[in-house]
Amino acid sequence: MIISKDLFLLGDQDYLRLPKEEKRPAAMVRPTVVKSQRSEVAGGALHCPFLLEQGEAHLTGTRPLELVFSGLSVSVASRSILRDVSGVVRPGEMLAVMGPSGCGKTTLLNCLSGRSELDSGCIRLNRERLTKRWKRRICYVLQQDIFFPDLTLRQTLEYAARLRLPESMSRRQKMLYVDHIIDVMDLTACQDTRMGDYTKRGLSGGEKKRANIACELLTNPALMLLDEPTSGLDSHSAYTLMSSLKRYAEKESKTLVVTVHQPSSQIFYMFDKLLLLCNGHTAYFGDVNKVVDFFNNIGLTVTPHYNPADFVLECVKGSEEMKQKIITAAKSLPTYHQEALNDYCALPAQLYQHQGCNGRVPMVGHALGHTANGPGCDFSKPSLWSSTPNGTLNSTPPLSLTTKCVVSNHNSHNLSNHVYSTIVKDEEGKSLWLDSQSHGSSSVSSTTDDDVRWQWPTSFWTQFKVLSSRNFQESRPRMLSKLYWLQTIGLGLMVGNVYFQLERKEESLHDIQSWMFFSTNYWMLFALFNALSSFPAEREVVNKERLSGSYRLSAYYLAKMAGELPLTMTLPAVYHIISYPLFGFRSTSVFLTMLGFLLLSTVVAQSAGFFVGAACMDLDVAITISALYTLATQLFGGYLATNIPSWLRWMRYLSMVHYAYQNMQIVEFSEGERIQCAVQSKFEVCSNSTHIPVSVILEQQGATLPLWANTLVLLFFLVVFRVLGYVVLRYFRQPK
Ligand SMILES: Nc1ncnc2c1ncn2[C@@H]1O[C@H](COP(=O)(O)OP(=O)(O)OP(=O)(O)O)[C@@H](O)[C@H]1O
Repeated sequence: MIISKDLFLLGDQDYLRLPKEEKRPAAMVRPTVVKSQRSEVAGGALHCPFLLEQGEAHLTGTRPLELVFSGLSVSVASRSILRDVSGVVRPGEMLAVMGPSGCGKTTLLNCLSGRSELDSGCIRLNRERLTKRWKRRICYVLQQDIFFPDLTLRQTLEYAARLRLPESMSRRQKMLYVDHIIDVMDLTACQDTRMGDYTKRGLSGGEKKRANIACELLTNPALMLLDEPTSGLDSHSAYTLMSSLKRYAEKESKTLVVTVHQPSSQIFYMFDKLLLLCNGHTAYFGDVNKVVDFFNNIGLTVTPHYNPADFVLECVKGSEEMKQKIITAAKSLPTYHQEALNDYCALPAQLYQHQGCNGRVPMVGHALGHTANGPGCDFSKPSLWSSTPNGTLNSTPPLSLTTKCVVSNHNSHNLSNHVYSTIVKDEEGKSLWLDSQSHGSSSVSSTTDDDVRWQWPTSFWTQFKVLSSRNFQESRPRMLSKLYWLQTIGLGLMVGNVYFQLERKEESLHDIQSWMFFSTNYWMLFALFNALSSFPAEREVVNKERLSGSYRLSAYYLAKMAGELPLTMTLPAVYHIISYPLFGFRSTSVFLTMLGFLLLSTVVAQSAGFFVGAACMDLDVAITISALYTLATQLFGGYLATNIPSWLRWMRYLSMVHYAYQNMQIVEFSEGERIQCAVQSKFEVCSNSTHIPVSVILEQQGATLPLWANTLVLLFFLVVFRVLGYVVLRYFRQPK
């Protein structure tokens, strides 16, 4: 089996270093490649590049994207951050966004990714409005590298691939793809290193940065927004990374917007366009090669051999007078066609109808580079934007959209019948994917604005399985740390010895109850407080993944419950196994039933922790609320306070500890030897009996419900808290 050099998103370019054969395990051999027959039109027709039938719209995954933004204005807390910023980036182009710190670069990327609200202005992607489904298909590499710290780089990428690559790819194919991305991003040496964070050392800053980009490259997006991808990299790494991105953009017709702080002149001239920001205003937009001329024209001359990037940054950091001069000059730039941009934004979202494409969805096959327009499509009519040699915008068709054509089988909607692209096949002849098709998070319709037709990359069941496994792997070091093991074993031994082999008599009753109350209460508190930090700790990662449309929240939520369940139960089970026999082993059935109820109470308390943790953004607030609630539940649990004033007695019905503790007593006292009365007994029943019935012991603590009813109430708590946790995440903690 052979992996084609065309197989992966980075294509057959010189920057692609295929994984060496010898490095691969025997199973990972290369699938053979079947080049699409460009002229294969049997039963079909030669179409214009952009012709796809309605039912084929899902193939538009990574059709090249022309990004247009016009008059973007944003303010935060009545402070203007962006003021009337406009620009155009076409497929194959890389736009640099530069400016002094705080000038609004990240804010602009947030707007372009749909994560920030606009005060005014418009953003169009191939003339369509930036809707929710677009947002999920834009790849946004954040400035911060947000990962699960305990997963290794390879695990991180593998989980991302299993979640974000389409179901039609087998797991083996996805793993091959991960191999390749690791190789291309030069991450092989550190693939088994954990990601790490500020508390645990892991990948270096530069490696993390590349890992961040690698995660996003997995989905082969058409539009990439990268926020300072070179920060923290040495000059050589920065150059290598940027040249890879540049070639990726060019060869794959990707649209890239990159914010950079102080690029070297080599990197600076890799960009096609520059958007220079100054206090949120446009200080320059246009061809990067023309920026020095622009400054020359307003009397600001760059010294020979001076890095032009440094020069322009210094200019926009100059005096207020100089800034005003630059901003005013930028408004009269030939590239700054505000009116035309406004026209563009005012156009309806129907695609290319004016060009004679009958409203069909545009599609570009990068691999062919066909120049012929197919029948039924007339591209002689002008589009609004294209490049002129001097980098200005004018009214000719965008080059990239006119020079590429798709040959597709008109008679079929079957994906494999489209020959617009290289099709990679493995040795069994099954298609891996079309290399110009997005592997990304969605396959969606194109022309409509409704998000209803959004489809997830993988099924609910796949998401659940992958997320459960990831959650288990990621939570295990946290939930089963060495410290916790030590604590549990130590506590089990200590408690077992304190309450060692208690006799079944009235004098020991208080101690027997103490053991039960302590054991139940301790593990409930442990689970609740551990769960508090569970959502806040992974909120950033999950928000990032939710925004990119990787999976359903419901799949994540259920997987979290399932993935953490064995971990939640392990330590209480170990404690019980150690302490119960020391305390006094009655019978195997009592031992197991008590263990079952101990675990149930622990999981119920964990649900409360999940809910409070999800509801409170601030961990301090969550801890305070939980402390108050758990102290109250202990007080009303039936052990600490037995003479509760009648007007407060109802509170015990809200106490989870109450039901859990009562169940433990029912199980413990119902089997085996009964509790013997003391000589001077405080129980009335002992005046004519030698033993105390279980019901009397329970009544003394205000317990009236039978075992099944207590269990039902505990299950009720479990369901209510878990549903409330989901509702909070779904409706009140939506990522923005
Ligand atoms: N949520 C917010 N509330 C208040 N001010 C904000 C908020 N977000 C951004 N700002 C302000 O907006 C300005 C632009 O921020 P932004 O992060 O876009 O700058 P930047 O150009 O990316 O800076 P840097 O290069 O330092 O990352 C800053 O002055 C910042 O303080």
